[in-house]
Amino acid sequence: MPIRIATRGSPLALAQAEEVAARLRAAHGLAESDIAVVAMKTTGDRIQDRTLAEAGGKGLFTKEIEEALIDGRADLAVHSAKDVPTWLPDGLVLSAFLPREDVRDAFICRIAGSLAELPAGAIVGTASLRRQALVLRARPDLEVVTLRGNVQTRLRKLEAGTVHATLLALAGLKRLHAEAEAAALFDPQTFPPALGQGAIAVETRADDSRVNDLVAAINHADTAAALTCERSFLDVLDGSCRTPIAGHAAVHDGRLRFGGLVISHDGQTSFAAERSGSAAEAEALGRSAAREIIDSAGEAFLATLRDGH
Ligand SMILES: NCc1[nH]cc(CCC(=O)O)c1CC(=O)O
Repeated sequence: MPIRIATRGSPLALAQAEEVAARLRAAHGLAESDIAVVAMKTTGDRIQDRTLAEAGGKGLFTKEIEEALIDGRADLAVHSAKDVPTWLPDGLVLSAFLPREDVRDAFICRIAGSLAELPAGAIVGTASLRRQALVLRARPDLEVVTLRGNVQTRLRKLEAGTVHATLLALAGLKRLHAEAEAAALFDPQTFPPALGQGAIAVETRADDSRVNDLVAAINHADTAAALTCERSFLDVLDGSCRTPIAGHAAVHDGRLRFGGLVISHDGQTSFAAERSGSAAEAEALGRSAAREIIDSAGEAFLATLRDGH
């Protein structure tokens, strides 16, 4: 029986699963038919009319896929790391991360070359509370509206004139060979990405040593350390996905640098923390940055964000 990879059925998800399959084949000299990609629909794929936060949050893109893994209908799952909640079902682990793609957000627009050049009152569509808040911080004179759907759907809505501009992860555009859609790229210092953005995560059953041994060969250690830091930051801070939250860790020569941010929905109030240390301290660095933000922002302020203000 082939090794079965469970994934969502969107073109981006399929491209990511094929990348994992190709790396596994290359690492272990496997044939095409030794690995099969199994596409499935998730709750997140079915919701087209609301933000994910409104739909009830966590794990909407992963639940059905994880069930397939638990039931033994698949041997590994491939996810966009930013869609994977910090809490995993019992018995499942994130066993590998591929080398990270570019973490930056891209500005997609036919009438302006950058966010700064949009005329006052222009409509920016995005379902991400983080992107909505960061857009309003830079341009409080713009209007932000919820725009959902996979990458292709959103590009279609832009063509149709539903919105004047949208934002997408450059990583996803690149994997779809659509990076030419980007009119501009955001500076990750002033417009930080989502935790996990640009990284592909492989999830497996913790007790499946055969598959875990295979998957270990494709893990990228620096990306794994960065993701450990980012996910621990998110874990400490975010009880729900109603909080606009951003951040990015990167490892160079064994040193990890992390910057994290929590921002109000209107973009007017934000709290940031930075850490650096050895990659081995990744988890502690993320946690301590989150605690600094909790201390400076205060629980009451964070609670108002979760209530949607
Ligand atoms: N929530 C949807 C999602 N999950 C991962 C990506 C892009 C790929 C990535 O960040 O690795 C996207 C689309 C987007 O934000 O543009």
